[in-house]
Parts: sequence; C-alpha cells; structure tokens
Amino acid sequence: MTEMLLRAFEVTKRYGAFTALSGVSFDITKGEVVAVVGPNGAGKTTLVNTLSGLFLPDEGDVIFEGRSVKGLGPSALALRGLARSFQLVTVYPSFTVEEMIAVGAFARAGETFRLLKPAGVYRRERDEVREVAAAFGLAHRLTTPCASLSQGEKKLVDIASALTLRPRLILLDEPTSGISSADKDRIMETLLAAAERLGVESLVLVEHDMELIARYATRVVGLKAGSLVADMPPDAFFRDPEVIDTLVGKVPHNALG
Ligand SMILES: Nc1ncnc2c1ncn2[C@@H]1O[C@H](COP(=O)(O)OP(=O)(O)OP(=O)(O)O)[C@@H](O)[C@H]1O
Repeated sequence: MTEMLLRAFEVTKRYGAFTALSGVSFDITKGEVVAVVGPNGAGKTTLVNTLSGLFLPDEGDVIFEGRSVKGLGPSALALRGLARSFQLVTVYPSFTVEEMIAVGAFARAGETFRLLKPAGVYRRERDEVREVAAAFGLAHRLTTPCASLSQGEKKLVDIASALTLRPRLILLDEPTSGISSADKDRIMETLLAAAERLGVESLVLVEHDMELIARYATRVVGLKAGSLVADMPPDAFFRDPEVIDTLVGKVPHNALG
C-alpha cells in the first residue's frame, strides 16, 4: 500500500471576505513529485503557505504522517519533516554559501545562528551543511559570497538549507522562477538528485513551466480561483483539452512529447 505523507482535507483559506482556497482536498504519498498549477491568483502560494504551517486554514485540516499539524507553525513542521522553500529567495549578499545554508537551516528550525557554540555541536552542523552542499553540487562554492551566485544557484542554496533538516517532504514555491530556460533542467535535475540522496520522499512544487512538469512531475494538481479542478497524472493532464484550457490556456506542444 502507498504510504500517505500529507493530506489537505477540505482546506479553506480566506483573506478577510475573499476566499483564496475553497475546500481543497488531496493527498501526497511517498515517492511523488506533485506539480501545483493554475493561473495567476489561483491560490497556489496560499496553498503552500497553508500546508507548510505559515497560515492557519479557516476551515479543514492539514494531516502530516497521519496527525493534524494545523496550527503547528513552519518551524515545528520543518523539525517534524515537512519543509518548504520560497518563491522569492532572500540571501544575504555578504554571507558565503556555507553560512547561508547554515543560517537557513537554523531559521527553519526556529533557532538563532550562533557563531560561538560548543565545538562538537558546531562540527556536527558544519559536517551536515557540507554534506548537503555536496549533494547540490555546491561543495566547491562553500566560501563563495552569495552575491556572486547565479539566480539558479541562489535557489539551490535556499533549497539546500531546507534540506539540512532532512525533511520527508518538501514544498517548493516556483523553484525555477527567474531562471533562464536553458538552466531550468539543470536546476531541476540537481534538486531532484539531491533530494533523493538526502532522503526526501516526496516533493510538491508550484510550477508554471509545462515542459518541466511533463518531464519531472508524477502528478498534477490544478487550482482555479481557489478550487481544485484537476488531480491526475501528467499524461492525462496534457491530453485533457478542457483541463488545459481551464488551467494553462493552450496545449504546450513540447510537453506532449
Ligand atoms: N495577504 C493577502 N491579502 C489579501 N489577498 C491576498 C493575499 N495574498 C494573496 N491574496 C489573493 O489571494 C489570491 C490567491 O493568491 P496566491 O498568491 O495564493 O495565488 P497564486 O496562484 O500563487 O498566484 P501567482 O501565480 O500569481 O503567484 C489572489 O487573488 C491574491 O490577490
């Protein structure tokens, strides 16, 4: 039987009188790469924010590993094995790659970054940061200031810092936004290989690029105006003109293979 990791159960999220998510339900099981798609304003970021504990749903529930995690908050959830990255990456330009990965890991765990720690603790953390950096192909960049990284590398540093907590599931909000088309495949391949090497069991990604979805997703969840309108494998998604018309606008011929 497939193991269910995360369940969105009739999740509703409002901003004042505006309903951004309306009774959204779906499951994420072990081994899946789930793409969340939909037009601008459909509620994709709101969904990621609600599933990762940043927002409390107004109705419904979020179940992780069989237990409600509603109200736990992102740090507690990250420590429990559910982590996320952000659409817009904030890196401190003067920090090195190694420092940024470490700071991100501490922030997600709700800790503060302390330079002075017992040597043993520091060594363990440093080894962990270096192992994660290596999985992302960043071992040779540890002392590089973040300011001189490409946009793609900044995204990888952000995702790497989330993976230092060794989550079972990671939610990625537009991991390839702002990256040139030529680099998108490299970024996706690097992050999927690193996730596998570091023990991530499932990924959820908000993604607009249909070719990437066709290549890498195992399932597509479609939102429109806050409602779930599709939940199917990529093959079925790209061959359903009504779904494509509702969620994407036109059939991307390259995605059909
Ligand atoms: N803090 C907020 N207050 C009020 N309305 C908001 C807030 N955040 C988002 N919204 C609205 O909720 C709806 C869903 O927004 P959300 O950012 O989740 O959509 P999205 O699918 O991620 O869009 P995009 O593809 O443009 O990033 C939009 O209409 C947006 O304007």
